[in-house]
Amino acid sequence: MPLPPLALTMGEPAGIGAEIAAGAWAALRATGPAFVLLGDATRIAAVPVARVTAPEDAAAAFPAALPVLHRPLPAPVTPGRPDPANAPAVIAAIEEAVALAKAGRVAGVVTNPIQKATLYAAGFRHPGHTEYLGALAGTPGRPPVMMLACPELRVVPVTGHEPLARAIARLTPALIVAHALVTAEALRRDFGIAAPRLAVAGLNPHAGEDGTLGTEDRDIVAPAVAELRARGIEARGPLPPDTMFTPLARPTYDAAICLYHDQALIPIKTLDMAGGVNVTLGLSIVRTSPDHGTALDIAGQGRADPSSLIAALRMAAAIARHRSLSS
Ligand SMILES: NC(=O)C1=CN([C@@H]2O[C@H](COP(=O)(O)OP(=O)(O)OC[C@H]3O[C@@H](n4cnc5c(N)ncnc54)[C@H](O)[C@@H]3O)[C@@H](O)[C@H]2O)C=CC1
Ligand SMILES: NCC(=O)COP(=O)(O)O
Repeated sequence: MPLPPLALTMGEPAGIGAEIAAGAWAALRATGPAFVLLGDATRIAAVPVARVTAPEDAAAAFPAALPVLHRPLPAPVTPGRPDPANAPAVIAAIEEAVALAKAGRVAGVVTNPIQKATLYAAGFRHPGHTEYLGALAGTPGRPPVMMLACPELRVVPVTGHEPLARAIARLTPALIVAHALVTAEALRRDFGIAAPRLAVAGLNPHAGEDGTLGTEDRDIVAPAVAELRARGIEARGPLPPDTMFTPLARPTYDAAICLYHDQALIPIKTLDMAGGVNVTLGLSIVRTSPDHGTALDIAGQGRADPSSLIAALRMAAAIARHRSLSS
């Protein structure tokens, strides 16, 4: 059975979402995967648009035009200048895409980047997509887990969009174990890795140097690794964070469990910003996104690179195919 199309959300209208959607369509129109954009059709320039009324019409339209479920914006858009008046439409597109995925009418959700501060200003109460999607389509008892993946590396931050001091204060063995278990299960289910190998990062320089450079590695990370091993997961750590991402170290694990946002995202974005994909693990639906943000500084200039969005669309289709074959 062919998969239904993917749903691509509009993201921040003042960012590069519409440009990279057009670029992704141009790159994928002949090969797929097909996708339908939930957004304002008038924002798409330079490529033909097919306004469709249902995702079921997207596959037939896709080779000739970018299919759009037209969702007009309430306020005019100035590239590079987000307007909180458009925030409800941005959020509604995410909700609609999730509803379509839950109903099996799209194979998965791919999100264009949102301007988080603009949504917060409009009353959005979630740190980002990851937590919001956890609320909309999560699995009871399991956290939604952010993973960034490129061909050479997968990283999972255990804490996310919060001040670093608070993130460190929140670290517990249970939090690390919960994220690692969701990761291991997703690597098996969605990526076909039968026995995932996890590398758990330390927090302090040299992973604490036997407790002389900080006690968190000994008191928080090591017990988490021990529990994972007791549960049959091939986990190692705490590993010194400065050497675990080297070319020699990367092939020794399938995912790096990292303790905070930048510990995870700096290595992967440095390695492969264009090929990196953000995927949410632990959801009932498939969700990916480009690894980058709204790029307000170049919005509307025709300079945005669609590569990461293309990789996100391909990865979402691959995961959906994997799930459909194993169900
Ligand atoms: N999944 C999501 O919704 C994400 C949203 N964001 C949000 O994006 C906003 C801006 O974040 P920043 O830290 O400035 O990161 P950013 O990724 O938007 O921009 C960083 C730099 O990379 C460049 N860049 C990013 N994507 C590019 C592309 N496709 N082609 C060419 N150049 C590109 C930008 O022009 C900028 O110079 C924030 O509100 C942040 O919360 C950030 C990451 C993911
Ligand atoms: N820095 C990664 C990022 O912002 C992704 O967040 P999310 O909106 O996908 O939760």
